[in-house]
Amino acid sequence: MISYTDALNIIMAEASPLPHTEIALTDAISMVLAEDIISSVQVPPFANSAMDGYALLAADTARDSAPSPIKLPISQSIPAGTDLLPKQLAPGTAAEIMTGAPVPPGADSVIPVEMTKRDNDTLILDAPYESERNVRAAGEDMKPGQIVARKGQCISAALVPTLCALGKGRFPVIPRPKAVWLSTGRELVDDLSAPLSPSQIYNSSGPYGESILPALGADMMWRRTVGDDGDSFREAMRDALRGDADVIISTGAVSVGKFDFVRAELEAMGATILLHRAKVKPGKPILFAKLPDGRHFFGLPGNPVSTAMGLRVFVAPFLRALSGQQPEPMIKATLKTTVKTTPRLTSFLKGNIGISEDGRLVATVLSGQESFRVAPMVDMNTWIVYPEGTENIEKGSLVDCIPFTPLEI
Ligand SMILES: Nc1nc2c(c(=O)[nH]1)N[C@H]1C(S)=C(S)[C@@H](COP(=O)(O)OP(=O)(O)OC[C@H]3O[C@@H](n4cnc5c(N)ncnc54)[C@H](O)[C@@H]3O)O[C@H]1N2
Ligand code: MOO
Repeated sequence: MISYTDALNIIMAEASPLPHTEIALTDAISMVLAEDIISSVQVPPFANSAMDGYALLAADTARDSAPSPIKLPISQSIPAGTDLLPKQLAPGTAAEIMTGAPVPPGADSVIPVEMTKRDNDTLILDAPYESERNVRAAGEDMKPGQIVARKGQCISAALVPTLCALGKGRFPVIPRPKAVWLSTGRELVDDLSAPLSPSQIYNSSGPYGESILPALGADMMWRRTVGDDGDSFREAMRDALRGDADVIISTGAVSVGKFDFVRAELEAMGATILLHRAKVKPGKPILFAKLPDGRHFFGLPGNPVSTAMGLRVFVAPFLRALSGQQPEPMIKATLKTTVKTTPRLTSFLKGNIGISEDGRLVATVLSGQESFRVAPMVDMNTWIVYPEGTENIEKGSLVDCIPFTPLEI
């Protein structure tokens, strides 16, 4: 059996970014930039006032050149959004100006209205005022030629003000990968209000996949529960392949049981099995295949925690690469208690990261690690990674953590 790292490498070697498309900003949230965004303009586009007040030339208020109190005739009033270019400020005068309005040529400072007095059309100052105050220079925020956002960056609300300020309404983006999800298992019941017959259980992994997949960077097109027979699996596969899903994910039927048909069905349809089983716990029977048309298939093991682990540890990095993003870095946290595990394989433990009194990340391994036990997932916000070869990890050591969903940092 191959190691976790080798298994991940096999998967990542198959992942290349999906073709990009041009899309409107409002539709581009959560998609990934396919190119650097370079400013072609300056922002702000013109020098403008940061305050409601009066634009003036500070030198006109200097003590040696001005009587006390200082009186400046108000020569113009400049609102934000004015159609007219402000007139040159005549020496010895001031211009009434609003926040965001263009600063007139000849002025070098804006004094806030609350620091002034006014007598009809005369501005009265008790003291000289400094130059270069409250003027936002043209291009102070962004300059032409400046890279403002990078290829591979996920478009979040944080980018929106910048992209709007540049007047960029459309972008080349890599669309979010699309997935189809097939739950195998004759014992599964989808209707959560239906009573269970003996040996039935509710399908928990299908709804789990549907709820977490968007946070892992993909959209679920549809999902179906297909029982334990090849016929309904084949029919679901045909439906999936007729659509434009980028990846098909199944759960269950990848181990060695009598009804574990996924591998055989894939082989019968001409798929190449690239990976089946890895030295990981949970999730050991993980399967990854390339379908005849070049699309990819993940067979996640059926135990619900194994499904969750396979999705986060193997599928999520693949989806991330399909959308043109860089691999996520692992997070390190200090382990709170010594925990033993098996050195034969890499363990992914249900864990919780908290913040210590001195602000450090501390990791706790939760009790109830068996792969059928979903209740501990309620307290879980991370997978704690114990690499193959590790006998135990002592309290106080740093451990690798894979947060439950990727952190946008
Ligand atoms: N003889 C062996 N038996 C098993 C081995 C092994 O190496 N030798 N490996 C075990 C491991 S590890 C895992 S993980 C499971 C994976 O098996 P399958 O992928 O074939 O999954 P199933 O048998 O279909 O289901 C396993 C388990 O999970 C429950 N299940 C399945 N789907 C769902 C769902 N959508 N929601 C909730 N629960 C689900 C199912 O009822 C089973 O209890 O194999 C071990 N066996
Ligand atoms: O490896 Mo299985 O995925 O432990 O339950």
